[in-house]
Amino acid sequence: MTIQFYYDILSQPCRTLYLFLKLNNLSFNKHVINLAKGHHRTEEFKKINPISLVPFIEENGVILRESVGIMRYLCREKNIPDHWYPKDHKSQAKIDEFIEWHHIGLRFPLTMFFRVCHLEPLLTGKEPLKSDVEWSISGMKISCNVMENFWLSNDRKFLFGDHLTIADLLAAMEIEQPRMCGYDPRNGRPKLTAYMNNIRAETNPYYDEACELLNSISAKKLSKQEIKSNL
Ligand SMILES: N[C@@H](CCC(=O)N[C@@H](CS)C(=O)NCC(=O)O)C(=O)O
Repeated sequence: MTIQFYYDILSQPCRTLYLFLKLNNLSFNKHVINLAKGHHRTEEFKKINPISLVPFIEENGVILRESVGIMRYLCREKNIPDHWYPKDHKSQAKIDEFIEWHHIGLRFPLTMFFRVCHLEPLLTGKEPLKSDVEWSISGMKISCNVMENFWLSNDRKFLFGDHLTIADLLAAMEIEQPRMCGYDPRNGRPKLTAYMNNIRAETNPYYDEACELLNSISAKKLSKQEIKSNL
């Protein structure tokens, strides 16, 4: 059965899920929801997803939200290689440990930076407060340093060894996001740089496909108005 996949490729959990579906050769129909244009707030969209968030999937009458829950579900339901989310309880517990940290430890600060410095100025036309900018930059840097100095301190290819897990996709897609507003977490962080290179090499061409729009926004150093029209 084909999965119905609702997503916006500029959203971190959507890119994560896009990569996961592609890497596992799961067939899906694309339903692109442009968040910047408010497609998720339309009555039509709310009928299928009242909480107005992406990503979500529908398959065979099962509707699921939350990227982590969706990937765990697909690992149980489909013929997915074990390394993504191993059945062994201890290996799974280590992945879960990272994922629980990632929600508040990585996603929250990096998303706050993105919102404060990029999204809200675009949507409201107002410059952010200097104190908010400083707060969001400082939170983001602390979080990136925890990746560099703690999670990646053992110099493995990926977070949990030589094989990718769902945790790596979640981490990488969050770490890419601040580039859209001029901050690349790789800079000055050699372990993080090597880690991101490893993930990209292992998952291409899908990695570059997932990041294509993000890359073009980041590279062009577009004006705010131009960025808005690209969203
Ligand atoms: N925890 C959710 C996060 C979902 C989420 O926050 N989606 C954002 C895009 S990254 C969204 O749909 N935002 C729309 C809005 O806030 O109006 C997941 O991992 O799937």
